[in-house]
Amino acid sequence: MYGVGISAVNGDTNVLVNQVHFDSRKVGMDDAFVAIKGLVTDGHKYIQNAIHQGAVAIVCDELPELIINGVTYVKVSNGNHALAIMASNYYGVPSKNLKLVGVTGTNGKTTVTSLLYSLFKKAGYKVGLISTIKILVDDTEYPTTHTTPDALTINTYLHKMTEVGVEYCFMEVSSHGIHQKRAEGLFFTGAIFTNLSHDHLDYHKTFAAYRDCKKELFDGLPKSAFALTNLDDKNGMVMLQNTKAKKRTYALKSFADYRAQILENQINGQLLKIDENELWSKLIGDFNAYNLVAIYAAADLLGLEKLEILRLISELENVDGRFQYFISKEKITAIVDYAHTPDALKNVLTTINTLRTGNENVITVVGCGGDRDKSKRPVMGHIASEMSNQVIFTADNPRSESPTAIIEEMEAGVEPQNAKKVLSIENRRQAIRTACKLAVPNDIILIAGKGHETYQETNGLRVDFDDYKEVKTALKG
Ligand SMILES: CC(=O)N[C@H]1[C@@H](OP(=O)(O)OP(=O)(O)OC[C@H]2O[C@@H](n3ccc(=O)[nH]c3=O)[C@H](O)[C@@H]2O)O[C@H](CO)[C@@H](O)[C@@H]1O[C@H](C)C(=O)N[C@@H](C)C(=O)N[C@H](CCC(=O)O)C(=O)O
Ligand SMILES: Nc1ncnc2c1ncn2[C@@H]1O[C@H](COP(=O)(O)OP(=O)(O)OP(=O)(O)O)[C@@H](O)[C@H]1O
Ligand SMILES: N[C@H](CCC[C@H](N)C(=O)O)C(=O)O
Ligand SMILES: [Mg+2]
Repeated sequence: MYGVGISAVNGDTNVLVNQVHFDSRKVGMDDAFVAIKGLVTDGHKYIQNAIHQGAVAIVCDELPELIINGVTYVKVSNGNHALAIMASNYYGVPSKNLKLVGVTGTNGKTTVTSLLYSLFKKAGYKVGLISTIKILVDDTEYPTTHTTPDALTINTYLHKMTEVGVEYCFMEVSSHGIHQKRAEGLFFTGAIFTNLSHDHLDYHKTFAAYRDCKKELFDGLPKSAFALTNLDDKNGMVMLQNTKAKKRTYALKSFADYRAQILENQINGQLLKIDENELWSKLIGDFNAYNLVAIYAAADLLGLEKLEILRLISELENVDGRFQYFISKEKITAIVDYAHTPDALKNVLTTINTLRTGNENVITVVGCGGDRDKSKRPVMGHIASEMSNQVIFTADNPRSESPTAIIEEMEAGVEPQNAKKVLSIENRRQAIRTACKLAVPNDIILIAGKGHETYQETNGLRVDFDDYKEVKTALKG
């Protein structure tokens, strides 16, 4: 219980516990149960259930009225904080035994962490990855449900990594993760900020609260760590305001410690100048130039040799579902991209529009997720219709909401002059097929929002669905 912040104890303080849990349904004999106040329910309601299943220690914000003899009750100021510290202690503080780098920001976390994983693998190291797409313990892959998993899951995998000799781990740190203290108590060697734009205001309520939440990752860094930020982002320097860590910056436009310049942009890659050296990357778009210079800077700060980093960057491939494209026999280009925020959608469409050489059409298929920030919907509707020649609004994981209602909220953002460009087809498969039927040679189809996802979630039910496979099949047909 070292470092959890105990305010009262009732019972034997020397109790030995088997495992730590925060879900009463998983508790077994001699386990500890941490009660957490959630958004839907309150873990304190399940203390009796946990004891019934064998819990011998209860960690809670408020001691229950009913105290059972032989059970140790520990009162703490915050259950989420206690869970994070206990999870780390339980596994022997694994984050101290590898170099852990956290990446935060609205967009680019999966791209930056996955590319850093690949780069360090290519450099010959054993590497770990905790990302939206998957968890990797060197070469072994595990599925994941969250961008930043709960503290127990994080520490379980960090422990597995240290057991097989992983030296570097790259981890996405989401704002939900920070707010719910999932990454607290971890020893970071460095942290990277990508950018900040509109997302998750349903959860954080204000943009300032969302920004300050991301900043906490940097506030908590030790002096020995590096804090790497995007100087071109309006909030880049805000992240570094109160950090003790070594401050470093990267940019395309501003005068930063690490600078990149785009010399040429094509569908199959871009020519960049980083630190006075030219390099060709298969990843395109300004946003990827930012991701690549961030990776270059992080690899340098972690001690790799500069020319070696540049050589390895030029070998990196697109991350699954991020600007994943193919060109059909009829010369129609289909791009699948995980753009699910207004900024990402704008960036991807800007990049696509810079690739146009003549009067080819850009046809966009896009939806917005259910049970997520509703205020993104009209904005994304506006961007898609303004920046494409034809748009099809469709469903993207409606979850518990009505897909028709979500689409109507997207339509509300369409300016009258763009209304004729818009079609709404709820069924995503039909929407993709329609886009493929509308396309003529040289046209570009963008399918945005789901990227690597292999399902469509409606009312708690996940049905297999893969944008890339769908568009490949439709264009073959
Ligand atoms: C909104 C949100 O983040 N919710 C997370 C939160 O759930 P919650 O607060 O609703 O929990 P709750 O259901 O009220 O339960 C409270 C406590 O009671 C316990 N309980 C509950 C029932 C029971 O019988 N016994 C019991 O002990 C629960 O285990 C929990 O500890 O805590 C849970 C446990 O850690 C998370 O799984 C859950 O993520 C949900 C599923 C989710 O969808 N989260 C998304 C929004 C999310 O976190 N996304 C970010 C990425 C965002 C991005 O950057 O794009 C991510 O990092 O993945
Ligand atoms: N540096 C960047 N700046 C702006 N947009 C980006 C950047 N990198 C990627 N994108 C866009 O955002 C989309 C999502 O990228 P990525 O999956 O890397 O972000 P993320 O931060 O991991 O998202 P999530 O919050 O869902 O985990 C990409 O498909 C692309 O359209
Ligand atoms: N990490 C993001 C992913 C959104 C992806 C989109 N396809 C959706 O399901 O809304 C979130 O949970 O808000
Ligand atoms: Mg991600």
